[in-house]
Amino acid sequence: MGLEGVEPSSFMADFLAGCGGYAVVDGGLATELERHGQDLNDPLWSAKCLISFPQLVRRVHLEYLEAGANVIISASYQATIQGFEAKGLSIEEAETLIKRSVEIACEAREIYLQRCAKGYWDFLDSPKIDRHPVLVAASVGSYGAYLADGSEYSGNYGASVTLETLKEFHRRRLQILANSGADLIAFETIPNKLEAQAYVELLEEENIDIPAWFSFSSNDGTNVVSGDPITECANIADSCSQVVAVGINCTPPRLIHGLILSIRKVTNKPVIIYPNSGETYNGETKQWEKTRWETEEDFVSYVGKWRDVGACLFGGCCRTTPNTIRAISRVLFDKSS
Ligand code: MET
Ligand SMILES: [Zn+2]
Repeated sequence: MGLEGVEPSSFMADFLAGCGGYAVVDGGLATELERHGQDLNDPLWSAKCLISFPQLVRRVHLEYLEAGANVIISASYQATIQGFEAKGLSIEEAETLIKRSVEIACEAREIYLQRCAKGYWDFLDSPKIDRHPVLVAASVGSYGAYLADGSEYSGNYGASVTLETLKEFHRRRLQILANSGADLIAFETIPNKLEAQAYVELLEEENIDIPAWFSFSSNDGTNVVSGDPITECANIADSCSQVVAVGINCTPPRLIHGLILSIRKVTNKPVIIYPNSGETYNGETKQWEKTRWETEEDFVSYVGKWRDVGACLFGGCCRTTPNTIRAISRVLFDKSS
């Protein structure tokens, strides 16, 4: 099947060509901040570091760039005006922090590209010197991620939450992120159709002039977490001309193959996938638990198969690390593989 039938926008076509045909997305941001000692057990999650330790956020972006990422995703996933206000910050301070999340990623890119220009990475074993394009994607997490009550992974917001509720919740942050210097918006871990529809309407109503990707999460391989079929969700994304890639994130690797096939039935837009490590999150203990059936080696061994059924952008989500990204980059670009 390969890339037959895939019709990228000119933005995405230019970017993918510059990267060598496929692009590498970064890995888990929160995971890596935790590995560096941060306690993110907080309603703001990774966005907490925007207040307490912004230099570390920049360092983690840089680690992913060094590992081979062509796309880095800002720390704004759970950075919301409402969430910052609940911490006692003013609206102005909240808006500054949201913008800052993108600026930090842009700074990391600047440092990385300067080092590349100086041949700083010559000693690294990865043949990426000739594929430098780097995009900064501004992350938008779901309403459920802000609620931090588990609905991020159930997609069940209850009957009182309407399309209008979601649009009003997301509107101002989206405006800020669209004017922050980001190259595109990453709508991530979308749990249901309603939220995808809200994003489409906001992109149009607010005249957002940068592209976006829509990435859903699933725990059964056929539907997104709410139970809405992935085909219906991908259809909504397909209907929006600003959407330059559609895909799946924060989903176990073993489910990805079938999901790519389903998405490709309803859209010719490039498919992006950045699964989690396959461990499962226990909401009660707030811990990730290892599963018997998936290891990092399994993840990496899937990458070629995902490419063969037409995925174009590959990265990792929660519990993946720069090592995962390095391994993905090798699978995609090692001439020997
Ligand atoms: N980009 C976000 C992160 O890695 C996605 C989180 S999915 C729950 O922190
Ligand atoms: Zn994730």
